[in-house]
Amino acid sequence: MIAYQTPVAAYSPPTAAAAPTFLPRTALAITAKNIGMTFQSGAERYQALKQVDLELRHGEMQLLMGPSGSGKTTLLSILAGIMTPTEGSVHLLGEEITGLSRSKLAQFRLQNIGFIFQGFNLFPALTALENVEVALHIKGIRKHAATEQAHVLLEQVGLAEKANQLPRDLSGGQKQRVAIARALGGEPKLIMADEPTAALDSHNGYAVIELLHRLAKEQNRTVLMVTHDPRIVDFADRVVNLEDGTVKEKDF
Ligand SMILES: Nc1ncnc2c1ncn2[C@@H]1O[C@H](COP(=O)(O)OP(=O)(O)OP(=O)(O)O)[C@@H](O)[C@H]1O
Repeated sequence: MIAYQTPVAAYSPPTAAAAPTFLPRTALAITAKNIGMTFQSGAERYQALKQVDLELRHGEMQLLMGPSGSGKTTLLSILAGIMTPTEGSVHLLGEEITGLSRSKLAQFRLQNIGFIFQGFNLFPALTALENVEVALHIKGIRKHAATEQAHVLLEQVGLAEKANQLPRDLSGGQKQRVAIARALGGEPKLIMADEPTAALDSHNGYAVIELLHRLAKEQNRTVLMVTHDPRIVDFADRVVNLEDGTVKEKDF
């Protein structure tokens, strides 16, 4: 049950063409209301985000786009509970995460969010299978169960036959698919990705986008992604464009 009270209809209109949304609260996987983020370093203050509102339904794929420095990664970090905003509230899966203690947040992230990064972040000395297994171990899944699940996850991303390869023997797209398999360990409902296709050529980038889209639509996972990649727009349910820390337009 999402507790925040401000009606969705209070949003400023996104674009002339876009219809206002009146989503039932129970359908929302992510809600961010009036997010502000001011960084302070000594006497210097920098407002990276101002009055950002955003919401995603379960099974939606949403993009955060905008020029460099517009606040995309900061917003993703706040929505993932990695960074605490200086203003506003974030609800994930019906729970308000702003205000949770550090350890509760870490636990929430571990149980509910799969992360995917531009640079894959695989352990170079571990095979594809072992890379996925390690993530499962961290989530409390051990030994034989972890090995079995890692095989299933690699199969899901189309890499069953690469289970025993080291990252150096995989293409960029295959590495990213291992990273996606790893992110899916423990069945998180939310997937958050920071420029997952930036390091990939067009063929591999397309395969990764298609996979993430399939995970949203077939497995009802909610995918939020920072990207500069225009190829992804056609796959997305919504695009939020940030400019100077504010939402410039939303496509529905
Ligand atoms: N820890 C920090 N301290 C001070 N300023 C920061 C900090 N983190 C981010 N910023 C500033 O906030 C603004 C937004 O940064 P952010 O990384 O969110 O942008 P971005 O849209 O993701 O950019 P890019 O597309 O280049 O990755 C930038 O001006 C950045 O310099």
